[in-house]
Amino acid sequence: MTTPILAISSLSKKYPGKRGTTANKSVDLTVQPGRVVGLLGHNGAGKTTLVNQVVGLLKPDSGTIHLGNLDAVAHPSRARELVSVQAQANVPITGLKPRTAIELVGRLRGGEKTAVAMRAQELIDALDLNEWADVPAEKISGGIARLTAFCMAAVVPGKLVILDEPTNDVDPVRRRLLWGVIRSIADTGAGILLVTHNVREAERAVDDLVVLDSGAVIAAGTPATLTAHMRNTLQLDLDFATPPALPAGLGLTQLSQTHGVASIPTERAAEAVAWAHSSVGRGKIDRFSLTAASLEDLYVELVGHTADSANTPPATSATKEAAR
Ligand SMILES: Nc1ncnc2c1ncn2[C@@H]1O[C@H](COP(=O)(O)OP(=O)(O)OP(=O)(O)O)[C@@H](O)[C@H]1O
Repeated sequence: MTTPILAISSLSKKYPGKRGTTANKSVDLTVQPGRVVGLLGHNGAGKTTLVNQVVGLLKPDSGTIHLGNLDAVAHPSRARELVSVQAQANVPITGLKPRTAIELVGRLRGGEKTAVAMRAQELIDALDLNEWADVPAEKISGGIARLTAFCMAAVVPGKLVILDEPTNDVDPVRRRLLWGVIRSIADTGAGILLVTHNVREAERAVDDLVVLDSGAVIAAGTPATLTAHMRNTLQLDLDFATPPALPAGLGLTQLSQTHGVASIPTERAAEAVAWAHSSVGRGKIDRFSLTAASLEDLYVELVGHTADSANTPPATSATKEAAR
């Protein structure tokens, strides 16, 4: 059996203090070579805490972290050599140009000068950044700064590459290019841990998913296995001024003041469409769409179930309200 690039077992971490949060609760997570693993969870779910323990910035209370055969908890500085990280906040590169910043990190990570320059150019080409590569950092947009930060993590990638919301602020065309580059890094045998709360994006980009909620893993598997039980379910999306009453037996999960979803068994699809169509006509809802159930629906289902937990996010509170 292949040794995982990252193997986390029973990892727990509580922040100190009287009311300190238990940010990770007995978390298990594995990243195999060549796989893109999505770590999904709402704000405060415990994702950053987990990443900080992998790179030795925080010490776990209990549990183990192995990078290949290395005990990352016992050897944090060696662990950092094996991992490259694109953090949630961009490292400031004021005074530099994107290319210089990318090459600088490549050299700091031990890359040879010519090889680093070639790899930097490869990334710049792949992400369509030539126009911005030699412009002072003060003049680049948020999206270009985000892509530059990605290139800094990818120029001499570790065996594990951790990307925290890499597509934030990036335009849709370059997002696609970015997913291509991420996949090509995995294809060289590296493992990718993609931290995100963008469920739709995760569904398209990852091989495996781990869903964290209030510090604990509430689901893990491939997007296909996680959504397999929803094959006979459709998703009714609704926009409204006031939450409508659905036909008997159907429940609305309210995602915002004016938007909600309902799971519809396939055999009730025609009835649901007729109801929605007539509701638009009567001004009860503004708009509707009926689509196949997705990972996003599963996520709402999972997180909705834990609405009573201590770290209840705003969307979950709304979910609970709507379910009443
Ligand atoms: N330094 C800290 N001291 C005390 N509590 C903290 C600290 N950092 C995080 N927390 C708490 O731990 C929990 C998990 O936070 P964490 O930052 O790991 O979540 P996250 O999933 O990364 O969230 P986000 O998506 O917003 O970055 C939250 O309840 C947070 O308030």
